[in-house]
Amino acid sequence: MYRVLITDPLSDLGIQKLLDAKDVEVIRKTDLTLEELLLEIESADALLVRSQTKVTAEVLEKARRLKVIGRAGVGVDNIDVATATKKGIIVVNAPDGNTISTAEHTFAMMIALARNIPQAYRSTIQGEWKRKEFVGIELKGKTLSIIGLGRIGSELAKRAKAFHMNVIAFDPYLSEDRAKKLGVQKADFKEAIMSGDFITVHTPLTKETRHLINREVFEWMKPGVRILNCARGGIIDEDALYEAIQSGKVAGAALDVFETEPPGHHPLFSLPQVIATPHLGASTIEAQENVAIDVSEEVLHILRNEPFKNAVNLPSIPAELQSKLQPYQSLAEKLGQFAAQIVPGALETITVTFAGEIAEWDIAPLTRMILKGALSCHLSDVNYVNAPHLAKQRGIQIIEQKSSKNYGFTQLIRVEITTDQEQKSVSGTLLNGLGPRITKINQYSIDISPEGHLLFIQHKDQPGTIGRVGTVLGNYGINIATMQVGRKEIGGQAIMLLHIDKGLTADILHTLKQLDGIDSVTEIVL
Ligand SMILES: NC(=O)C1=CN([C@@H]2O[C@H](COP(=O)(O)OP(=O)(O)OC[C@H]3O[C@@H](n4cnc5c(N)ncnc54)[C@H](O)[C@@H]3O)[C@@H](O)[C@H]2O)C=CC1
Ligand SMILES: O=C(O)CCC(=O)C(=O)O
Repeated sequence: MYRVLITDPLSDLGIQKLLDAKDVEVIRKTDLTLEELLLEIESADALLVRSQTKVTAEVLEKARRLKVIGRAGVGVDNIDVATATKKGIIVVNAPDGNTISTAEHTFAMMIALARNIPQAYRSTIQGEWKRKEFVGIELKGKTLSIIGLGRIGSELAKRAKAFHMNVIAFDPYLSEDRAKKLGVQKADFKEAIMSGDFITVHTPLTKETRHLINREVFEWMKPGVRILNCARGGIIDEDALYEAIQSGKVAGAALDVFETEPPGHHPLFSLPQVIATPHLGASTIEAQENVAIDVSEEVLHILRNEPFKNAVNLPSIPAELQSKLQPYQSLAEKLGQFAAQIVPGALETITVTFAGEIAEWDIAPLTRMILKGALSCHLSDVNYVNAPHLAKQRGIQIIEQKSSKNYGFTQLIRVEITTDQEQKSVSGTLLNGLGPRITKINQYSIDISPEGHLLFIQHKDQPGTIGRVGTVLGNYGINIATMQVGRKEIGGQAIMLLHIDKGLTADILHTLKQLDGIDSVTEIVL
């Protein structure tokens, strides 16, 4: 039974799939103190949050079983993703479900800002009738500068176009083609800042975007500019904004997000030009249902080891590529496991080579599987998420290469491991109807399925060796299921690879190693 802990308010309808799942126990506890959260997280397999719960390194340290953190929304800045990655915990978000709501909220804020609606409302219900004081401006013909033309920025652009605004955008990843399709003028950052009657930010909060809108940038702006932030507090330097409003440079600001949330009695609130909402961008019935459904489904997939798509700490793989790579994943992991077990010593370099049709694809996910397989023979708690991090931490070099050489198979994966003691390689392929096969160990051709208990023996090619090995195993009651031998030349070095029905004791291994002509004996478990 998977224990799914939900610590922020999520839509009931949205989490229905989790509630209905027979293999899931849902624990809903909101407004937890840190101590309570530290206690609850210990036994959770999954954690579902919005933005209130702070999933810090301290919280993650306590998590013993946690496989996945689901963020019902976009921004994951309340989650220590780096620590989660190190611990092999997948972080998933729901990037699409609240796009429209947030774009609509930003648009509502822009109109409210243009027409002084919150200020006029407050005055009117106090019995005043100040029609002259609240004269606004039209959106038509004004320039809207969008900083960050992703999902929300793009939806906002469409709405602004419908209101006959000129839309100009800065986004380092915006292509000319996409800008054209959206009817948006692509600009550099300074140009976008200098042109806007309204400037709105829709980037994530990162090292690069922290205080992106700062004192110097306010200097570049048109006098009377109006500023919006419905993305993340911190993208705009709040002190600089305060000064720019006071100096008259900025005519108004609409803020949904703040550097510290809740912001309490923020100095900006003393300025009549500032309107604010309490991080409401995604707060609609529709968005909350959407994100809760999306994240619940993702969490269920991950808990059940099924394919998922929105991991923040894993490269995203297009569905088409995923289905092509899927049959190779097990082969890749087994080759990594196999190679790591036949080479003694500390891992230094893992070189993976892909040949044939497979070499035309993005094979990074397979390299990750090979790494996971290889490292899991040496380290505990290795998974697909943390394998590259663990390799880097230990100074293991990963070389990934594609080869056009013909190895005699439609496709081939070769894993070569170098340790501080020696180097060995293992190659494998997928054979129609037979699944994963190991086709070569070092220079020896072989054909065996990588599964179960295997015995890898390096020996001299001389009469009687196979018989002696069989006799020892027989004496100890070990059944041999299949056997493969390989040699380069008569009387030279040779290898033996046996499928055996159960594992060997140290005693049996010792006896085998003492046999005449045997160089090494390694038990491999796949
Ligand atoms: N107020 C609220 O309730 C909500 C806020 N958000 C926030 O809105 C923001 C945008 O969300 P989405 O559009 O879904 O994200 P997205 O990932 O689709 O778009 C972000 C865009 O910012 C661009 N970008 C990154 N660094 C940049 C830089 N230095 N300068 C200019 N552009 C840059 C990226 O290329 C990308 O196109 C995020 O911060 C998210 O957390 C999202 C949903 C609700
Ligand atoms: O959960 C929320 O309402 C906040 C949404 C948000 O800020 C996001 O998705 O990034």
